[in-house]
Amino acid sequence: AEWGYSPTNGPDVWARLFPQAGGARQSPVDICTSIASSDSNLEMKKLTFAYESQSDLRILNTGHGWKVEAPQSGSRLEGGPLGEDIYQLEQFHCHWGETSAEGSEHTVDGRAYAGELHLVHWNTTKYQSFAEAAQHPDGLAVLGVFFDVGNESNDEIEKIVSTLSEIKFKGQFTDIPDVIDPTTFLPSGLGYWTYLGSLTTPPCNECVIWIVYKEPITVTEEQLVQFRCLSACSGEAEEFIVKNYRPPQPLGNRALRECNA
Ligand SMILES: NS(=O)(=O)c1ccc(CCNC(=O)Nc2ccc(Cl)cc2)cc1
Ligand SMILES: [Zn+2]
Repeated sequence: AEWGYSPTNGPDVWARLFPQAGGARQSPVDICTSIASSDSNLEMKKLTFAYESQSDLRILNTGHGWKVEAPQSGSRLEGGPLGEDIYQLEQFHCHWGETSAEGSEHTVDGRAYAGELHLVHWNTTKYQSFAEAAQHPDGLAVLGVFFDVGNESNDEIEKIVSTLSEIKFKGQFTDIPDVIDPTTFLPSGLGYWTYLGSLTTPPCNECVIWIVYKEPITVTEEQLVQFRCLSACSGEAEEFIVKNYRPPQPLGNRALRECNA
């Protein structure tokens, strides 16, 4: 049975098919700002990224949303909570909801944003592949960026939106002709929260160091509407991907740290 986001195959039943989904370090979580401990040595080891601009990146419809594959070389992330290891950009995608009142995976003091972008990186210092890294507690680092709805459309997101008509159905892919610079997805304020968690979709491996930026970026309602026109099926039958976010999971006794860059 294929997992998804409907009542019969959604987050509430994932643990039946994917045991890790019921674990103690699951993501996303509600970020309770009052318990976030500001950690001075995070400030010491500033989070640094070196993102290259790339053209002809491949975007595909995964059936759960769109995903842009990043080339093996190039974009890297290090510092902050990542210790001495270097993490390389593997892909990015985003999550959204049926309306703009919901859609983010992480919430902040119970508040959901209209969506959330995930820049997915893997630890190339310790592991030989993304798949191998996803089997280890420090294997992945995902940057989360919240979407707020506003009047200015986000030019970088528009480059993604302009390709969606070509990947309407699950399994379809195309190359994005424009040059994409992942740095442009990041907010101007670089303060973030960080904690140890998991993939937010099955198999929900507990392998992610999460870094969630405090400041949202702005997208338009029209851009979100375009996301919801993607089909979860490979053809004829049309079942739109109207939502693809997992609700917050228990933080348990995990530390939630913040860094005000
Ligand atoms: N939501 S995450 O960053 O924790 C996450 C990162 C990587 C994986 C493994 C590869 N699978 C994947 O990328 N699946 C996917 C793609 C697009 C959307 Cl919209 C939803 C799910 C799963 C979850
Ligand atoms: Zn994601």
